[in-house]
Amino acid sequence: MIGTPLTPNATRALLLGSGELGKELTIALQRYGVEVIAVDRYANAPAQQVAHRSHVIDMTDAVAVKQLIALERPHFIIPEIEAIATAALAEIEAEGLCTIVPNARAIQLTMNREGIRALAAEELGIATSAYAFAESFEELQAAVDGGIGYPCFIKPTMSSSGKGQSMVKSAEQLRPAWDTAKASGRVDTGKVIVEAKIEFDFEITLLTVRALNAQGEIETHFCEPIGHRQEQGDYRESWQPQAMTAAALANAQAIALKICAALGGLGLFGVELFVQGDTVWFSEVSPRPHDTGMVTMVTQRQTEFDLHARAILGLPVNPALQNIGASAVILGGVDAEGVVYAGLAQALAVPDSDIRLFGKPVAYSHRRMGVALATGTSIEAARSKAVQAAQLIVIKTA
Ligand SMILES: Nc1ncnc2c1ncn2[C@@H]1O[C@H](COP(=O)(O)OP(=O)(O)OP(=O)(O)O)[C@@H](O)[C@H]1O
Ligand SMILES: NCC(=O)N[C@@H]1O[C@H](COP(=O)([O-])[O-])[C@@H](O)[C@H]1O
Ligand SMILES: [Mg+2]
Repeated sequence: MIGTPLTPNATRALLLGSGELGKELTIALQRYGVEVIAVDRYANAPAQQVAHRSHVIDMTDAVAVKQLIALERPHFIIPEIEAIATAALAEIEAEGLCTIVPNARAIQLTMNREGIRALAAEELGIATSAYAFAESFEELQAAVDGGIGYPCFIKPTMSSSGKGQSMVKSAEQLRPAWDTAKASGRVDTGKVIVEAKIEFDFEITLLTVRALNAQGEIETHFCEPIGHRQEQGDYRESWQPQAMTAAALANAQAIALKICAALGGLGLFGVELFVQGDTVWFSEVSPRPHDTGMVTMVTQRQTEFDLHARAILGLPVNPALQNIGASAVILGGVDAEGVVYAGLAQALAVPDSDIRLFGKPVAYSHRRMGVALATGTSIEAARSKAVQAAQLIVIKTA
């Protein structure tokens, strides 16, 4: 353990996962007097650099997770990454001593693509792509030949940020996609999902907040839709607000309301949706701040991190948009430890821009190491400034 406790009476939150999203959430919680304990699979993760104290454990090891929780006795446990022993969280919740954010069932359902599909498509009847699960290459082949067809997406059931994901256009690409999904997810559950490709006009994240009102009742609030561009299953740019028809927005909000109500609890959810004309399909949902939502650090008075912190703590929320803005990610570009960043002055000279370097101790070519943010009088202007600023940051080996 590194660091010292704040006060014995402070509200304690324990983050399972301490990446860039956890770092901003840590700061937001600390501003409201919460003591934050940041946990991750490696040392000096971004949130650990700002938290009151930190631990390094294998978060997929149920025994290690339970031991740590017994030691720290947090009031809130906030899962931050899609690779956690979720069954341990259900046991801890059942003991009734702390709140899993938003609740253990929501974490279990959303951390595995099988759980959230069963809830959204099968139980709630929400439109999604056609899909199937496979435990062997033969099952995968049969699912594709039996109706999913090409092009399709093959993904590990437990992963995120595009890890282990491939788009397959023809039969000969299927075996390599199976191998990638088995080898490169955050966790190998033994299963993969195959999804038919949806031909969308654009995709959005609809940040949805379940928070208490003055009467103590749960109310659902929506941020303005966030548009984004993905490459290799990971986001590269996002912007807010994404223009869409009134009918599409109403459909998107109806889906988000339904899925978040079914998941339950208090907090912010990132509902990922595909849009074509007025038609909206559900893709997946994060029961926590979303990477594409980092744009809210320049677009909203209350960022997605503030909203999550406030909702969890039972404080008032306001999801209103303040500025048009965009974000553009800064990728590692190199595989190296102890990198240095050049070009900060040039990047910050781009008007209306800002930079967040996450401080990850190791860079990989496709690892997200930072994000450029910018506001503008139009989405085009904000995007162009954010992309320009991101490109001016150069990551070098020390
Ligand atoms: N069925 C699909 N049809 C069309 N595009 C898809 C489909 N599935 C995934 N994609 C594309 O790939 C992107 C990433 O997919 P998905 O969100 O499932 O991956 P992920 O690993 O969970 O990523 P993240 O954690 O960043 O959300 C989507 O945002 C979309 O651009
Ligand atoms: N799409 C989910 C997402 O963006 N999650 C964010 O990325 C971190 C992991 O980064 P790493 O893989 O570089 O360690 C997570 O801890 C979280 O902050
Ligand atoms: Mg996604």
